[in-house]
Amino acid sequence: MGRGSRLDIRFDNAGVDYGTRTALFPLSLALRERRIGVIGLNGSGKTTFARLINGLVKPTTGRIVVDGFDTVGDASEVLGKVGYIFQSPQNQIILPIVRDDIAFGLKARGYGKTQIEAAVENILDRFGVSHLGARRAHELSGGELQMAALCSVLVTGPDILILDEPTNQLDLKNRALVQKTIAGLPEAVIVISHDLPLVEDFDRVLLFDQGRLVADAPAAEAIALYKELAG
Ligand SMILES: Nc1ncnc2c1ncn2[C@@H]1O[C@H](COP(=O)(O)OP(=O)(O)OP(=O)(O)O)[C@@H](O)[C@H]1O
Repeated sequence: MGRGSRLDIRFDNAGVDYGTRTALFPLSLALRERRIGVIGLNGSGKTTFARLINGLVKPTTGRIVVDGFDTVGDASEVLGKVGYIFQSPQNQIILPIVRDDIAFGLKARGYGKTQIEAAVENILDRFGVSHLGARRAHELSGGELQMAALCSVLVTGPDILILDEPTNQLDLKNRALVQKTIAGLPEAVIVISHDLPLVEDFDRVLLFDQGRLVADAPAAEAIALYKELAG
């Protein structure tokens, strides 16, 4: 699987409570589009929704199935299929040097040295960031860090990539770079964002409000509803 494959994610009456607080009211839907946006006000449940997909958050009711694998019962299969880039990518870079960090996930999967070296150089080259390979991750700019995180996550060949606010705190130039990079990805992509232009040409956009999915529509329609809701 990996590059260019299609996603098949099903929410079956899946919801999340934290004690007495409902972060996500139960919802059922199937996601098959290649570009899906997730929008809504702060605290509306977007990250909770996205983390259900890679099993990082477990549903308190219902289930989520990714390509036939249950996110709870088949957690390791799901983790292999769903790549996730967190809101602050510096927190997911584990090793100090970019090239080593990219290699880390492959080492953990038991690949040999030569294979790993080739895969790391390939992915750096794929995103035009070979010059970042020898850099220290903590010295990178926000945009460079997003690119390094993309390499570390995509090198393992997930079918689906989830990006949580990938343009947060980026300047216009890096924002454009990240947008262009996302547009060029053969992988299926789910993007959570407050940056509405980033998702405006997506196939489908989900709008959350106070833990409820309130719109599931083509981008223009969902964005218009969001503006109404926020205004
Ligand atoms: N681990 C947790 N424990 C308790 N409450 C939580 C936890 N994680 C999230 N919540 C609550 O669930 C609700 C939804 O949070 P979530 O992070 O999904 O929202 P969001 O739409 O991604 O917000 P933002 O745009 O601010 O990132 C919020 O009220 C939040 O406080």
